[in-house]
Amino acid sequence: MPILGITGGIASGKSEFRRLLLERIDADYFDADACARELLDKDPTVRQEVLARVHPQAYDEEGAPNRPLLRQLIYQDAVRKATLEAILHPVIRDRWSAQAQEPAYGNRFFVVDIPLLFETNAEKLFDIIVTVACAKETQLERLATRRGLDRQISEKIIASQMPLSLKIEKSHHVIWNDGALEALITQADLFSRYLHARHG
Ligand SMILES: CC(C)(COP(=O)(O)OP(=O)(O)OC[C@H]1O[C@@H](n2cnc3c(N)ncnc32)[C@H](O)[C@@H]1O)[C@@H](O)C(=O)NCCC(=O)NCCS
Ligand SMILES: Nc1ncnc2c1ncn2[C@@H]1O[C@H](COP(=O)(O)OP(=O)(O)OP(=O)(O)O)[C@@H](O)[C@H]1O
Repeated sequence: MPILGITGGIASGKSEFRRLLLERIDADYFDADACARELLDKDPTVRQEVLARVHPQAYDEEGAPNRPLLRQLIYQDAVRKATLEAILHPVIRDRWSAQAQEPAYGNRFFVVDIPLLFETNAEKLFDIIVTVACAKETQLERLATRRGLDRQISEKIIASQMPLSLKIEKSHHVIWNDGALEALITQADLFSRYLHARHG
């Protein structure tokens, strides 16, 4: 069954759409953000590499990653950003590619929620690519109210990602998530019906 990638800018609603879609289709899924988080939290090799190559204070005394510091560092320094990505992205890709090949997924959809799908040149690995999109002001507003991020860092994160117009151009489908949750639910309904009709 097809491998379906869900991508989009920060706070566009990828996870919300994935959750709604998974209630409507028979699929398993992989969450690239969750995988990155798990690797940073628990993987000893990643920890060692991040401390040596990204920043010596990247972890606190209890061994927990200092995410606000890492966020500040990578979005103001492209070299550090590339270094952190070089440590994490190959492991993340290996993990979801291996999971997608497991026989249990033979006749189901495999959904990958991956914010940097295009930035990591992963499009050839997907059968269907969906971009979840919204206005930049909506991203900024969600980041401020739900994540407590100030406008300056939010702007930097958005600027570091591929422009939305390009993501839309490269996608098979676009979900516009700028309105009420009901509008997203309606789109999840429609899209799941399309998937059933097209792929059984
Ligand atoms: C720098 C970190 C610690 C900041 O953590 P924070 O809790 O603020 O963000 P979180 O991980 O929840 O990501 C939220 C969103 O930020 C955006 N984002 C994350 N990493 C990146 C990146 N390298 N480049 C551009 N945008 C990114 C994505 O839209 C993502 O959905 C974290 O984002 C991280 O480890 N990033 C590197 C790993 C990565 O590239 N992850 C993306 C998925 S593969
Ligand atoms: N249509 C909507 N109406 C109201 N709130 C929404 C809507 N869509 C998403 N949200 C909320 O906005 C926030 C961001 O959504 P979500 O976590 O799904 O985005 P994301 O693209 O996965 O984010 P990230 O890039 O940070 O991983 C969440 O708190 C979510 O509940």
